[in-house]
Amino acid sequence: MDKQQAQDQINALKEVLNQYGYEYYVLDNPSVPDSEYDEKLRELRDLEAEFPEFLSDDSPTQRIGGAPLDAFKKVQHNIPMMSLGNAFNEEDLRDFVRRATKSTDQPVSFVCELKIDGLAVSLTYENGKFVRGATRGDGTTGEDITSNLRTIRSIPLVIKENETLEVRGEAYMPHQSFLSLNENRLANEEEPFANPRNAAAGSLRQLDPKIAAKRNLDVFLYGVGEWNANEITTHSGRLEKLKELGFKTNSEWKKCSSIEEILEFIEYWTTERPNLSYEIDGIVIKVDSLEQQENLGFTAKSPRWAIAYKFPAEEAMT
Ligand SMILES: NC(=O)c1cnc(N)c2cc(Br)sc12
Repeated sequence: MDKQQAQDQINALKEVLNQYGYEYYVLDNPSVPDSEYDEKLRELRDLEAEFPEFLSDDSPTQRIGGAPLDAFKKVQHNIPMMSLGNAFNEEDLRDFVRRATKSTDQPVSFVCELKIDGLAVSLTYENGKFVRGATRGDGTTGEDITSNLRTIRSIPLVIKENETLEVRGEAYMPHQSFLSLNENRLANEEEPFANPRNAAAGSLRQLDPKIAAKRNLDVFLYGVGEWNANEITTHSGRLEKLKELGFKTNSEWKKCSSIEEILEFIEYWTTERPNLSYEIDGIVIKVDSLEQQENLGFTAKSPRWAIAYKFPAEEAMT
């Protein structure tokens, strides 16, 4: 095989393996058996070894980086990653809806989403390629955990358009991964993690990406930071665009146009919550119109256009 043929074959394998990975890890709907994925990955590894000049970091063979880091670099969030104000009961929710509604003479619609109990992360893409991932930190300064986030298979190394944008979401550990991790830790006489959130945070704080890679972490993306001009005018439109770009979003969101619909959504998920394969600790309610969000603005530490309804703390198991 000459160089041109090798380069073409490597590019074709990268494209088809990134598509297979998208179907398996983002859509949870693989179109080929694992054996076909593994065989093509082996073929790509061999070709990249024979022609290292064509090896690039957006290759599916490059998910688990090299040597462990000495420390995490600091990252500045140009747009702060805010925390949410909390609502604990129906009255708090009615107050939130009242405040949002009286801020405009236009009708206000809301988006309700599941509040994932994980670790907030920011992912930056330049011309469609994943270039940096960071923790929220204190909202302004986070830690560069790119090498660990690259090991999360549902985070695309290349998205479907060559957009330059920052997306935000929650990295989390699914229940099943949490149970097996703690089983292994107990078997090795190590301290088990108290809950999936601590396990996810502990995994992403590992300096060696080989350890993070073994923790079966996942991610849901639900927001954006810096995104050059685009025509989207609602939060629900953003969720749909993120999905189109190839990001893993949580499909359980719902547009609500009244407090009654919000309360109904909360009631439904209060019952359904135990059937989810991941931990949620509440419901996030946001004003859908981006223009209305802008008019509402922020308090010192959280947006006025969003609130987190927190589920009552579960009774300690006696
Ligand atoms: N869908 C969402 O907006 C969402 C889901 N899960 C979370 N833990 C958080 C946290 C913030 Br801040 S927003 C958000």
